[in-house]
Amino acid sequence: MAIAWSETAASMEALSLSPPMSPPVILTQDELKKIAAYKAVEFVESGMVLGLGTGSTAKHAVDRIGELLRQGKLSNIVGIPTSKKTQEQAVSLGIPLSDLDNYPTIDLAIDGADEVDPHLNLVKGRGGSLLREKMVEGACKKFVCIVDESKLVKHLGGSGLALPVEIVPFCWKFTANKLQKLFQGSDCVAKLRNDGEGKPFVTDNGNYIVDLYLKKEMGDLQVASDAILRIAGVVEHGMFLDMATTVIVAGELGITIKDK
Ligand SMILES: O=C(CO)[C@H](O)[C@H](O)COP(=O)(O)O
Repeated sequence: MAIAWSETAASMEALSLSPPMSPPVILTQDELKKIAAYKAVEFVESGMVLGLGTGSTAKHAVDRIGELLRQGKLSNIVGIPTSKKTQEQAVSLGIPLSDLDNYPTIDLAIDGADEVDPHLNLVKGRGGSLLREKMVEGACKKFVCIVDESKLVKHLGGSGLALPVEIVPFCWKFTANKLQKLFQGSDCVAKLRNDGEGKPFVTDNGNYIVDLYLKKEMGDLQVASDAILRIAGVVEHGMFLDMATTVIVAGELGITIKDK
C-alpha cells in the first residue's frame, strides 16, 4: 500500500518537519528513518508487550514510544529489548522492561534492517545484535520492519554488503574458513570494534561477528541458511527469512507499507 506524498507531508508535519510548499523536499536518510519509525509506532496499543529493535531506525521508534508514554497516550507497555544499547535507551525513557523468559510471546516488534528483498526477507545484524533480534522477533505475533528506501534490494546479499554471522570466539578463524568455503569466492572478515584498535567486535552474548561478502547471489535462501547453521561454531546468521509481517519503507515520494 503506498501512501501519497500528501499523507507523508502530514507525517512530516507531525514530526515538526516543514511540509513541502511545492515538489517534495529532499529528506535526509535519518529523516526518512524517523518517518518510517513513527509510522510503525502507530501500530502500538496500550497494554502491548513490545520487541524493541536496535539500530538508528529502531532508535526513533523507541524514542517515540517513550514520548507517547510520557504524554499519557500509551500505558501498560512492556518492552523486550534486542540489545544492551536499546535496553539503556529504554531505561532512560522510562519504558518498563522485561525479557523473553517472562514474556515468551510478544505482541509486536519494531526493528530496522540492512536489506529487504521483494519477499520481505531481511538481512539484519550489521549493528551486531542479530541473535537477540532474531530471538525476540521470532517470538512475535507481528514484526514490523522499518527502513528507508536505500535498504531495498532485489536479492539478499546482492548489494555487495555483508551478511553478518555470529560465531563463537573459540578458533573463530577455523569457523570463518568453513563459511568462506561454503560460498565460492566469498570473503569472510571479522567485524572489528570501532575504537580503531583492530580488536574483534564482541556481541552482547560474548561472541564474534564475521561479515560474509558474497560474490554472487545465494540462490535458495533457506538452503543457504541451513548450510550456514550446520557449521559447528556458528551461533546464528543475519538472514531473517519469512519473519517480517510488515515492512514500512520511507522514500522521497512517500511511505510504502508492504504486508506479507
Ligand atoms: O540489525 C540491526 C542491528 O543488529 C539493525 O536493525 C540494522 O543493522 C539496521 O540498522 P539501521 O537502522 O541503523 O540502518
